[in-house]
Amino acid sequence: MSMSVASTSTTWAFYLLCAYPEVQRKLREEVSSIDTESPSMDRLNALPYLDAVVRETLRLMAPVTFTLRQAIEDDVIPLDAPFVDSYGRRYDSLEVKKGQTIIIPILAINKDKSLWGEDAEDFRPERWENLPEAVKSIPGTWGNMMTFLGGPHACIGWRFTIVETKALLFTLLRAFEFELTVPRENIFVKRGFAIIRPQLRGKEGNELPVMIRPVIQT
Ligand code: HEM
Repeated sequence: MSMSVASTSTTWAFYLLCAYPEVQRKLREEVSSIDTESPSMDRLNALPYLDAVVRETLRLMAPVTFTLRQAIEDDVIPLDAPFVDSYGRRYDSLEVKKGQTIIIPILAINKDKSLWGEDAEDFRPERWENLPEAVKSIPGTWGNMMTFLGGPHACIGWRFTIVETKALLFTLLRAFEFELTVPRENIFVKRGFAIIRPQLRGKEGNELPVMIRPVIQT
């Protein structure tokens, strides 16, 4: 599953780069400014816009959208702020009973407006230059987000996936331009059990039709 999750996140990166051509242009400019076709991992990781695009993609299109845990004992979870349930009852902490299933809503946390601001649903790599204070308390293992979860059972493949995605974007954007061949509205986010993939309206299966042109050096 992990490799298919990694390929899904790269697919979403291309979807977003097609949907936001100005981001694609800016990223191509950055990756084309490097004087080698095979940069080291450190050099890749030092490219600020590439880093911001990968972070923003993995925030907005976290391929694993939620996960589950089961409480092994009764507990009380402290809350940052009280909440009111649908019956109007107010809670200052959350009581958990042994055996209860807890849903961890990864994507919802990644897009929560109370944490990320009113533009939380927008693809805006520039947000990573100046993060809101509130997101710094998100207990994710990487990048102030829950995409790779947190704690002792967080994803062990996150460093690999990030540098792999960066290497793919680096190589492909230097050589090619990408454009969607269908209107963006025709592509929707299809939710499997926990993984989101692109699908075309009126069609079965997963698809992201893209026109690829070689970059013409002037
Ligand atoms: C974008 C790509 C990836 C995403 C978004 C992702 C996300 C996640 C998430 C959310 C979990 C926690 C699942 C849970 O416990 O309910 C997880 C666990 C795990 N991931 Fe990934 N993953 C990715 C790629 C990879 C890769 C490439 C590898 C291996 C090379 C990998 C190996 C693992 C392993 C072994 C676990 C289980 C860790 C444990 O239970 O202790 N992942 N991943």
